[in-house]
Amino acid sequence: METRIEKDSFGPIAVPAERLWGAQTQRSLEHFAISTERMAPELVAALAQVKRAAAAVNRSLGLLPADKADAIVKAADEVLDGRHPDEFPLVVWQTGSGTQSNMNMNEVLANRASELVGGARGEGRLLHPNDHVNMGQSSNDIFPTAMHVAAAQAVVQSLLPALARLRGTLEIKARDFADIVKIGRTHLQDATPLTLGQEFSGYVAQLEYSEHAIKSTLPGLLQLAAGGTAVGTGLNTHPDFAGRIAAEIGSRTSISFKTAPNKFAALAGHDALVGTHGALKTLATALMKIANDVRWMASGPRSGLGEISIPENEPGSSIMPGKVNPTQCEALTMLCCQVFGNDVAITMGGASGNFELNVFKPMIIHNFLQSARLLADGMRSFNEHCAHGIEPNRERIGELMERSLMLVTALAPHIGYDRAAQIAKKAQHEGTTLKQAALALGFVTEQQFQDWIVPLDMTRPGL
Ligand SMILES: O=C(O)C[C@H](O)C(=O)O
Repeated sequence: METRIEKDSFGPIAVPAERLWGAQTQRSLEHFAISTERMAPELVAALAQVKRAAAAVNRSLGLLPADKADAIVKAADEVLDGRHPDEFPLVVWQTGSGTQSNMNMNEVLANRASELVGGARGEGRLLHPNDHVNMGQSSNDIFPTAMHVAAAQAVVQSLLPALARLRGTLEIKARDFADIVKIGRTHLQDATPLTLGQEFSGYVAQLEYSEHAIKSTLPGLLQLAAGGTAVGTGLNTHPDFAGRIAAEIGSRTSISFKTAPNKFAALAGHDALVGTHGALKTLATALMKIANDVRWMASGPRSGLGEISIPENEPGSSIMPGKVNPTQCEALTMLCCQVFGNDVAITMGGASGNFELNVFKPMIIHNFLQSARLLADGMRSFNEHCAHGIEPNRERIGELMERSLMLVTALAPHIGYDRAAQIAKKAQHEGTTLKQAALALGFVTEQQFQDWIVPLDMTRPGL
């Protein structure tokens, strides 16, 4: 492999000639050959966006010559356009500040910007990774800035729209199923009736709650650390840099980012990411419940509950011919478990800052973005391939409802709890209907039974 020599404060090191990265990226590759998890593409893109904004702001402040700033902006645009996907090879499990990924971006942009203004890549380059690309910045404020930008974009542009679409589908189902009376279940045992529409309205409300919870955490996510530099004081940066870079990133992303009012907290804690992820975890708990209900209600087709049908998308079994499984529910519940695990990791990372810096940054953002991606894709897949196609099996629902002993609850206000319980137990032990047991015990007349046990009336408040 052809190489060139790049240098940093540790001295020379050979780098593949075809690569734009420099000495510090190369050292990271050699010292952190740990597992397969690479810095997320969303984070790399956010970092390029932040570097682009920094160059533009430093130019506007008269700190960076226009030709150099413009070259950095162009190089960053190339990264944002996906033209250098192989230049960001570093793994998550590196320095906890993300310094090596920050330097990876600085090195790539310096080399590429140099080429764009007619210079070389490598030691003869016309732009310096630290002096020009990293001007007025530290990994300690820039990496968390990129974390917030990537996280906010993932939540606002991908996750919330997917959530709204799934909620919309379930809302339509709730309306369509409004007149279907079915048996309720508590403790996995028969309970009093409700409508299938009421059951689905519960799912809609759970999703609404999560949506509200996620949105309520967004103000924290929109605060950026940039301008704090090494420990939050803003040493080596222009006093206007912080406000201007937040505005610049905001105008480029159409998300109203603001400079964090307290840079010490922005570097040393990641409470906003912990908070938003907590809301993502809440969403995962709701999705898990919904997906579990759907697969239970769809269980069968002959020996299960069979109250609803879900789309049959693919063969379920390699050995059992004709078997079809609730695979979308399985994918969704699995990814919810991953989100729960990510929440524990993010909580531990967020709680572990020391003095002026939190050094769990790459792990926190890796897990956060994975959760956001899993939930957005998972909801889209579940919506398109399962929720949309849910159909009620009215006959089966009616049959299970008629057989239910808990319809007896409607008699309790008329004949008392103890007599109603006697009817239910007699019917269960003797294998008869409720009506037969009630008449045999002489607690009600046939007419009273008919008047008082009306399943539809039992789906709303009333005596
Ligand atoms: O990389 C930096 O800018 C700072 C580094 O994370 C440090 O605090 O040692």
